Amino acid sequence: MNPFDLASTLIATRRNTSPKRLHEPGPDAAQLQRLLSLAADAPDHAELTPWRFVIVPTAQRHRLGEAYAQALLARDPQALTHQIDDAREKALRAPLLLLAIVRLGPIERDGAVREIPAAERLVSLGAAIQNLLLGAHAMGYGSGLTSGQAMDAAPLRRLFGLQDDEQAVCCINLGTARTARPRARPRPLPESFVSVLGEAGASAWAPVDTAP
Ligand SMILES: Cc1cc2nc3c(=O)[nH]c(=O)nc-3n(C[C@H](O)[C@H](O)[C@H](O)COP(=O)(O)O)c2cc1C
Repeated sequence: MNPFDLASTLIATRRNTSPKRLHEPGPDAAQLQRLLSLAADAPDHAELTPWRFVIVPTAQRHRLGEAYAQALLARDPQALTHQIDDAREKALRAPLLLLAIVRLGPIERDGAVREIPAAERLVSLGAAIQNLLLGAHAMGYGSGLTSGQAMDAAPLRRLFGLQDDEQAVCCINLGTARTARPRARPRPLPESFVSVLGEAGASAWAPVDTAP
């Protein structure tokens, strides 16, 4: 297969898999290192590495579960026991789990503080995550991203020692998807998200500037 067809197949066949459907085995230590190297291949304006990943080993998952439970109780003190149990259980599902964190504050490089905008840093993290997901998919693993209000909650921030300028973005869950793959979701057509400057025919939500 030529490189474009190979890349297209890999990209088009990746699917988000719920952590409930991710079973053992997950990537081993050597495979994880290779996946993290792919994350490092992401574009990164000014080469700041404005993101990091924290692996949450099985023996530490109960601490993440507790942070989820505490975050739920902080925003809903009336939460029912089964809801709290569900929140805890979310941390226990996938064989491999990493938290993705972006750094939004000033970063010093070569004696100068680099003020790369937050949006660009998030683009870099998104690219790093996608590289990792595609690598895991190529290795035959399923993957799913999870986030939610707990990402920004004090118990989770404390657990991961987040600095004031850091934000937890999502968890990356990896494992073996044993049950049927989810159906392909319809993808947006390029004309729904692309327009040409100076031409009429705006995309669905961005009016085109047709001024000469
Ligand atoms: C930053 C981020 C956070 C996400 N968090 C969740 C989540 O909490 N729960 C969930 O079901 N899916 C989550 N997703 C996955 C999306 O639901 C999924 O990518 C989307 O449904 C499209 O499916 P696909 O990835 O198979 O194309 C997240 C995706 C991103 C990019």
